[in-house]
Amino acid sequence: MHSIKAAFKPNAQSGETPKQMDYIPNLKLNDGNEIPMIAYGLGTANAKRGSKDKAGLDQDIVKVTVKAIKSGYVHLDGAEVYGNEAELGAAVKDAGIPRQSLYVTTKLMSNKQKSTMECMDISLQKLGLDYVDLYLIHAPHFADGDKTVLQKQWAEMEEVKASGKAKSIGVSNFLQHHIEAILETAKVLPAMNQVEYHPYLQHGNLLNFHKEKGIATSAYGPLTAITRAAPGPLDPVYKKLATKYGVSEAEVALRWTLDMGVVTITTTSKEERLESYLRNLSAFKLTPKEVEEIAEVGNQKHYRAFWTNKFDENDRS
Ligand SMILES: NC(=O)C1=CN([C@@H]2O[C@H](COP(=O)(O)OP(=O)(O)OC[C@H]3O[C@@H](n4cnc5c(N)ncnc54)[C@H](O)[C@@H]3O)[C@@H](O)[C@H]2O)C=CC1
Ligand SMILES: O=CCc1c[nH]c2ccccc12
Repeated sequence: MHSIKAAFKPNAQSGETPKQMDYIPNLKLNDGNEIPMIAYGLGTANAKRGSKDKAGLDQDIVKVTVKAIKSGYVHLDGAEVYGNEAELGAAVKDAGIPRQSLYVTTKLMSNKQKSTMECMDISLQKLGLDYVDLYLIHAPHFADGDKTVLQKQWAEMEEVKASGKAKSIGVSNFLQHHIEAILETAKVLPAMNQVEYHPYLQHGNLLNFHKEKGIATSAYGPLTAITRAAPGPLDPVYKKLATKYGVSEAEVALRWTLDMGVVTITTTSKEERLESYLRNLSAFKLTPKEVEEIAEVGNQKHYRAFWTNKFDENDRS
């Protein structure tokens, strides 16, 4: 299996190139495929903004994504609903990195008018690719609590995997009961559940459940405690650890999700942050005690940034 690792540019100040991703190894999924632990997201800061060129592309998104790829982000997290799969595909081409060295995720917004295979084909056409590495059901809410609808949707995902158009398949925003519903009839285990995950939203037993079933977790919104939910009880802890390791508080937050064994999806349009994240995240690791401290202090506050109208406000799972 081709191993995908982030490639580093030399540090602009020191000229040193980190030797390897010692602290950010790839994660092996339950289907045998490997996934890079850090992803660059095209879904929040980069969702379609509007100004398009003659070819219908938002060149700002293409450029920032090319920058991310050239900085070493090989895992790109997109979705049909972000409206920028064409920009993601253009960036993959413009970056000039071999396709097999990149890891591309996209997500299905379930659609009663089209089959999942048709949705996959449309996404692939927009991306200009003949396969994605990971295809996720974006959210379970379309099923309106009907488990047979979820099961049928999962069976269609299995067909996409069997076709080779998606190397791995998984889900996003699923709670334990949604996963249990599809496992009743699944032939293929979901490889991944992508959820909002940060110290203020640790989802009770969900990650242990994933572990028991062999399902990997990925985190979106990993900076939420610093960006959207500040001020909060973690502020002094992040500050202390940022000083100890000589990194930013955001890097402590990203290191925490990585140290929890969770694939971490972040985004920024600032080139210096993009590079600093990869450089610094590969150069330090939190101690188990520090990981625990962040988890414990984080549990003092509950905050959900995304899909707030779809989840019960008091539900921490
Ligand atoms: N499956 C799903 O339902 C969802 C998936 N996602 C995916 O996850 C990706 C990342 O999600 P986010 O919540 O945006 O990630 P995040 O928690 O890493 O936040 C990124 C935001 O924080 C800002 N930021 C970055 N570094 C910062 C710093 N050092 N200080 C202050 N602000 C900083 C950025 O400008 C950006 O707007 C999305 O682009 C998308 O691909 C996001 C939301 C939902
Ligand atoms: O996936 C993240 C949240 C989300 C759901 N729909 C959209 C549309 C555009 C950007 C982000 C999102």
